[in-house]
Amino acid sequence: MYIAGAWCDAQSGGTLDVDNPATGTAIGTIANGGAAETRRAIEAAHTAFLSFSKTTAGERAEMLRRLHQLILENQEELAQILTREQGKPLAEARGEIGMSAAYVLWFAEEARRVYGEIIPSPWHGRRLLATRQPVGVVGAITPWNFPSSMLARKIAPALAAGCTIVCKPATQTPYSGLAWGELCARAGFPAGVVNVITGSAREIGGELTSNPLVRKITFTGSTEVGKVLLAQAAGTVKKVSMELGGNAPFIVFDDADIDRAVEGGINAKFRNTGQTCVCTNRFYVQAGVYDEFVEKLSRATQKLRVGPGAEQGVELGPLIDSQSLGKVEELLADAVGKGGQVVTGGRRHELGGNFFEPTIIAEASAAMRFSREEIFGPLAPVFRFETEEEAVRLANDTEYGLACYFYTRDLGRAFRASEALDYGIVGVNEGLVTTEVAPFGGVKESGMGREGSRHGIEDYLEVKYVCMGGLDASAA
Ligand SMILES: NC(=O)c1ccc[n+]([C@@H]2O[C@H](COP(=O)([O-])OP(=O)(O)OC[C@H]3O[C@@H](n4cnc5c(N)ncnc54)[C@H](O)[C@@H]3O)[C@@H](O)[C@H]2O)c1
Ligand SMILES: O=C[C@H](O)CS(=O)(=O)O
Repeated sequence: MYIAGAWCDAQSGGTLDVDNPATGTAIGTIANGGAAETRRAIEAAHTAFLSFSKTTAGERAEMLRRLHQLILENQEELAQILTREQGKPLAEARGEIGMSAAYVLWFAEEARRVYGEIIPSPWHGRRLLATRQPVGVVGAITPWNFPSSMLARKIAPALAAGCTIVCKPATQTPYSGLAWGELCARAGFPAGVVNVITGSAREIGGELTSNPLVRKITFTGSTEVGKVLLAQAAGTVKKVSMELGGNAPFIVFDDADIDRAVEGGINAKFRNTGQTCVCTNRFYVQAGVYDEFVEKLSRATQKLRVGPGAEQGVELGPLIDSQSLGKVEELLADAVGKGGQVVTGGRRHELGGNFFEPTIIAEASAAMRFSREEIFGPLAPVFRFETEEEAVRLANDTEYGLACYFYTRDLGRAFRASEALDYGIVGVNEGLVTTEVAPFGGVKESGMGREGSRHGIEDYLEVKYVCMGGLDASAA
């Protein structure tokens, strides 16, 4: 763990194994920390905040620029670490590290644009100011599927705003997060500004959400855990940002460019082996083009190369663990048992372990579990619909609201559907939409708050109203 500018073990000396999901073999161990180590990190972050919050925007921007440069200088090594602990293909890992660097550069620039306001006073002799100040100590908890870029989306705006932070990476993928501790130290962030804790999620999360020195919790992960953390944070009324689960619909209207929709569908479904929060969970295809789309999507799916992420040219790595593989098999069996038809794939890959064949299921129906449950794997259900109204109704019939996609060449339909679909992110004729310059986040049970864009720093700031009185001459 990285606490107060120093590397340390758990007080108990306990450790946890970290496995390579492609081989199932241990790649190392991490300290099995808990509440005591978290408390120490929070106290270090609180002490550091007293001085770091008084740095200038320019000084913070300069440290973030150095961090950006360090990430790029170490991109290959960071990508290798990521692939080894998470399993994704190296090309995707390099892309994730590049995206992490992009978030850091973006917030290096945003640091200088935290403006306040002077408000026209309703009284003589007074001046009204609205200033924006850093929230304070931030607790950040991140998932295993994007262990670097999910951290970047929190660390970068927090530091840009002048906050200090205690991070808990996922237990399955801790090394990418620990590398951030090292790089932040090299970038010149003072001891205590960035702290990285590993170990018992429940204990660490319990301390982060209840310790009064922590002013904000930012979480990326499942909706189920997000609800636990929201409830725990309520006890001390912390600010919260929640980036939670998804159930993305991908709608193909009969006027769509089908080949473009297939390309977008492959990207939106199978990136990170289907383990992204914005992955397509439900394909809805209008009846007139259903057979053509299924046939073309299946042909493109069969071309995907499955294998260990470290191998050149691999496009689909393993699932993160055997539990995830089991969930995919459960959802598949449920669908087949209710009339779903396997068009391609449908079984464990010949490589064995956590590898699964990319799978297309036709004749999917609302009775099947994956119409409501996040698949988080390389399983693509294809539903049929008749009308635009029906497609929007079906797409919105979920408690989630993170990302959705649709393909059409009708401009009126593009505006109607993008306004009617109840999601935080809408891809129109595009299956890959994430960028640091745009607001990322969901509605309903997909969370609250936005990351990236000019909005992403707002969650790390408090607006303060200052009424400056006694300014008229008579007061002199
Ligand atoms: N909206 C987004 O931006 C976004 C991005 C990535 C992943 N996700 C979601 O995350 C999920 C997959 O990631 P995951 O399996 O790591 O999610 P998860 O919720 O199981 O774990 C996320 C993080 O929370 C920690 N955690 C688990 N239980 C905890 C507890 N009781 N107290 C404190 N911390 C706890 C984990 O150790 C991990 O660090 C999917 O639902 C996916 O949709 C959302
Ligand atoms: O899994 C969720 C990530 O936010 C995916 S993305 O890389 O940001 O699109």
